[in-house]
Amino acid sequence: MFRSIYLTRTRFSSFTKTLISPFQFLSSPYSVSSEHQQINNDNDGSYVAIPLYNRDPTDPPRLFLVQPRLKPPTFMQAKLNEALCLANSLEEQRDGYFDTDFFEKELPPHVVVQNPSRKSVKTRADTYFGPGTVEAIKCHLNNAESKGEVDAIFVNAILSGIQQRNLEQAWEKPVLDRVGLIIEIFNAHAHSKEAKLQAELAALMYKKSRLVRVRGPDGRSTFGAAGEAEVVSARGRGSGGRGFISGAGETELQLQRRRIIERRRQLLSQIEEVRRTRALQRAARKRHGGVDGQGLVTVAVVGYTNAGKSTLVSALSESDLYRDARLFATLDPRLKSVVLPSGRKVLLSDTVGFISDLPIQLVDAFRATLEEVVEADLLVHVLDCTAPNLNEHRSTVLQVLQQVGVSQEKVENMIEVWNKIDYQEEEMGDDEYPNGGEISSFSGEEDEAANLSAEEAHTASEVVDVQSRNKCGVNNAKSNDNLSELSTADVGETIDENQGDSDGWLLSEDDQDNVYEYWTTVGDQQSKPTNEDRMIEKDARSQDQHTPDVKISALTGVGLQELLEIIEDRLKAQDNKWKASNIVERDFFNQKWRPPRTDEDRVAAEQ
Ligand SMILES: Nc1nc2c(ncn2[C@@H]2O[C@H](COP(=O)(O)OP(=O)(O)OP(=O)(O)O)[C@@H](O)[C@H]2O)c(=O)[nH]1
Ligand SMILES: [Mg+2]
Repeated sequence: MFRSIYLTRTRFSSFTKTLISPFQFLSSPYSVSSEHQQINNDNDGSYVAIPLYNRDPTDPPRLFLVQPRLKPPTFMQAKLNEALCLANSLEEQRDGYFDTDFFEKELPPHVVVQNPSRKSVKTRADTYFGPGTVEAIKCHLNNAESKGEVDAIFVNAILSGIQQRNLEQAWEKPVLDRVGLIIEIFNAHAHSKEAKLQAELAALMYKKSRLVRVRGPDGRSTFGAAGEAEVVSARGRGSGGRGFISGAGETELQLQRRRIIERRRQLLSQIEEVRRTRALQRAARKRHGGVDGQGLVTVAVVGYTNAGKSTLVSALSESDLYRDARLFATLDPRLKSVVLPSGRKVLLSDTVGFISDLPIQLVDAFRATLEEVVEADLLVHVLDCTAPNLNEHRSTVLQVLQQVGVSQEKVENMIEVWNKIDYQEEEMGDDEYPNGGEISSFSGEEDEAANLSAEEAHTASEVVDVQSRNKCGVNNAKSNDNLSELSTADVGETIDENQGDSDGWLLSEDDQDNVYEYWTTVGDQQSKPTNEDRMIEKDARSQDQHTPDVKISALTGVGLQELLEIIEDRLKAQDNKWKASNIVERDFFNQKWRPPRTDEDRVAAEQ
């Protein structure tokens, strides 16, 4: 059924070799506080640390996912699926491959909670979620932990440094937000030197924004949750500063900031080198690559992560690029030559996939790689047509293209390809999934609540309130206070969401048909839709109205010939346009300059 679509993919074999970045301390966005206790000073002044979670490639970290609620349900499911995929994608590559089959991995435990970034509720500056939600999550976390170790918590939202640190303190586990996890994945999947450099730069930029000072247990202002001493080096002492400053030394915060800035400078100069080499290679290709002195044209394949770019490039070029259902399987651009129907040879470039909610700094870190896209002669945009939030994927890709500086003309000329049309839901048995396609449930209460109607939700919320108290064994006064503060709405939201959204990977086909009805009935009963909700709904409705240039299956080969013909036509049209503009320019510029004739010259010529 439909619920199976988004995560069922063909899988590939796996191999091994450990990749350990010499700057793992800097490349891991996990909180600095715990890490900095593990830092060792290396000979060359760089820092090597034992990362927080187990970096054994055969034993990836176990994450607990916290998903803030979104509307409508299809969008929510798509985001939840993506988050589960992200959580399961964090795994070290060995020899450029992964050890385990993605679909053999168990789904991470997770909980859907009230979304504080929605207009009706306020995001808290200190903990992002309200105190009730924080406490409720802790209960679920304890429950999940009792069934197996949890290494860290992944909140599928963007948190500030302070929020992250406070949540770490509340939950007593490292917390990763969406950007942090994506960077972890970049680091784990980076294979080439170029990818490693860029992934590390992304981590540094993220980390710089996470350097926060917190109030220690004794009320002192300290750096890090464990209350480390603030002044850690004598640098700055007597270095020309005046009065108090001259003797203040360097605080941990300043020290970390300085290290990050120094390392960033080093990385930028190395990346600049990569950019220069790439630019030279591109120029050489343009000059000599083609036949009859014609430059070799590059066609860049772009798209949301997991859309099937590598599978498509492999199929068209009859090569074997690495493809995988893990998100960000490709971080290095790869060029493969393809022969078009007319016999003309072009280069196809496979590159890193995009994802929503990625800050511009992270896109910036991958600028060297993305230059292949900016400099390409033509773009092919691959979309996974089974993604329920296809429109969001499209707009994310367009936004990133704009951010990296692709011209409007190129975007307008881009070929839109809908991939994975082979997908036949009937062919996909639930037994291909862990838990038979059901989202793993770690709490009986949710299951009970899931069977309740919307009207019963209020009562159910109280049931869970009591049960979560019992289960968590919360008996100190402070926690009890928190739980009473925990508004019924907070817990109720958790239940409602489980009721509506958590019973499968995606809604069934019938649910899909009824989604708009659901939206205007159940949704209205729960809360009035905001403008944002209406826009998402409109977006979902207009999804079917958008027509691609071609529908294909990179896996079975359907539509590939048609795609090659479209590429050929677009390139021809571009060539003609270029020639036309060139002729006009040449006529204008090639006219030889002659001195204007004087009257005497004319008379002499006539005689
Ligand atoms: N059913 C089906 N699956 C496909 C098709 N194309 C790709 N896939 C699967 O989709 C998953 C992702 O494919 P990739 O080619 O790695 O996707 P990508 O866009 O390169 O992903 P990243 O490199 O991670 O951004 C793989 O498991 C593929 O087997 C298709 O046409 N049909
Ligand atoms: Mg790829």
